[in-house]
Amino acid sequence: MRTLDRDVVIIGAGPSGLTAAYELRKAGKTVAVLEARDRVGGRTWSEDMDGATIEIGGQWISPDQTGLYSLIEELGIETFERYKQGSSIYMSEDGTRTVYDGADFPVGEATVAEMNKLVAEMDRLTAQVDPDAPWNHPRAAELDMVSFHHWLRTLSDDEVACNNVGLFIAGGMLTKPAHTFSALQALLMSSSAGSFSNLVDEDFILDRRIVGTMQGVSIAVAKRLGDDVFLNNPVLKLDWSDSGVTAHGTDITVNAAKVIIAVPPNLYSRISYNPPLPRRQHVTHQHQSMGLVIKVHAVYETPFWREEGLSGTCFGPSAIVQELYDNTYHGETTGTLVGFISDLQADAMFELPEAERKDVILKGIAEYLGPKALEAKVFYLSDFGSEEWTRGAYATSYDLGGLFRFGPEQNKNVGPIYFSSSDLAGEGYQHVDGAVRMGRRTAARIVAAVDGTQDDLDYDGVASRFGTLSNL
Ligand SMILES: Cc1cc2nc3c(=O)[nH]c(=O)nc-3n(C[C@H](O)[C@H](O)[C@H](O)COP(=O)(O)OP(=O)(O)OC[C@H]3O[C@@H](n4cnc5c(N)ncnc54)[C@H](O)[C@@H]3O)c2cc1C
Repeated sequence: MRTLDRDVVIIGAGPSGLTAAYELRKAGKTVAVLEARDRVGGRTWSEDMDGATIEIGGQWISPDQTGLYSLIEELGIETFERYKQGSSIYMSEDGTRTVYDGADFPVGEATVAEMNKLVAEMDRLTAQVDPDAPWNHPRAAELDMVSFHHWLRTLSDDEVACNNVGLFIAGGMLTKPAHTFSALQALLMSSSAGSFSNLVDEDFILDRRIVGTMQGVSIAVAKRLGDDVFLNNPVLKLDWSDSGVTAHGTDITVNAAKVIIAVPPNLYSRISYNPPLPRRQHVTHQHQSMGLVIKVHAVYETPFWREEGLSGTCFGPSAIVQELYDNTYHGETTGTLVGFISDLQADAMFELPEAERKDVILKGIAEYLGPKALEAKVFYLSDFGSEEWTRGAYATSYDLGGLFRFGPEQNKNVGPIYFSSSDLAGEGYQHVDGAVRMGRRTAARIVAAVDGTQDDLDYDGVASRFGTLSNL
């Protein structure tokens, strides 16, 4: 067992913890990052599978994600555009397949009008919501009392329109059924992306990818931190007092003035706190839970759908694979599709034996793109729900009423204990951009606390406070 003395110990080497550590080092502080897994990157993770680059976790970046953009610029990392050319496919609830162009689902004029009405109402309210403090909206209590599912139906009696609009937040983002979270939580999700219209526009929200993969961003930051990152060191015990902390890893113990817990909130209770955290934190953390989504990859000899003028983008709000996209990595000649199977559909898939699951999913993809879709040479199913150090996907959200009641607590430090993750972000919530912004903001707060300077409450984490690489 080695014992280290540092200014700050960071628990978790995902994008948030690593960004925080990187900022602290640039600010002249000493750090140690303790990571449970045998790799960095957390919910960003990539593998080469039979010659195809597969991003198992987070991968896309949208134009508003300027915190992440500024970090990759600093690291000299580039992006490439997702393949978007060609027509899309929509699968209606009765299984009718329609090829279409443009932004509107081919669902009939009346339903399109209802969908546009719902989108306009979401946009109107979203513009009033501060993503950093959605609980301050004048109607926050009321909007947090009602499920997103029910709230949509108070605005429209068109069931197809409600299901289609609901999908963008429920299956598409929070990966929970729309009856399990509130309208306020849905508004936080859309305000974190600038508007609901941004969120429903796949060309915006899934705009570009990282050359070298999203996990490569964490790998690049970890490289800069060198010997300060310790893998295979889950922290299960934290001693703390007003004068500092001791974090106990497997073979490293770190004494520090401050700690950043940079793990998703559903895992806070894996750590045994001595003394226990205050009542408010104990209760708050029980109301933040992970969604569940299966990200499925199918790799083919060629991107055959492109020859038919198709983009590979497919939507089916009641289909097994609710969303499908061309996910061919830049420069590869094989064709890769990525599909998403969310919440209740994901439960159903995990009930099936493995071989049957593959069969059912490939048939689901073939319903959109024809029989060639059955001939995948690589089939890979991301299962973050089984990963001990994540336990779900993509991220956490509050249960009904939880955001208004507990949200104001989530970013408060408890003495020397600070929390940082994409789950706690306003802008960039649930995304790598939010993880980066939170990492920078938390580092800045700690530097102010340690140096006895004024904490800038308006700092948004978009640009680094402590210069570039040369400051390391
Ligand atoms: C399937 C999937 C697809 C996604 N798609 C996108 C996307 O396209 N674009 C996007 O921007 N975002 C996407 N996301 C979300 C994005 O990956 C996360 O928001 C981001 O990784 C969160 O970063 P983080 O550092 O806050 O947490 P994490 O990435 O979860 O990192 C936390 C780290 O803490 C470690 N840890 C946990 N407990 C302990 C402990 N007790 N001791 C030590 N270490 C511990 C974990 O191993 C992990 O490395 C996706 C996520 C998933 C799962």
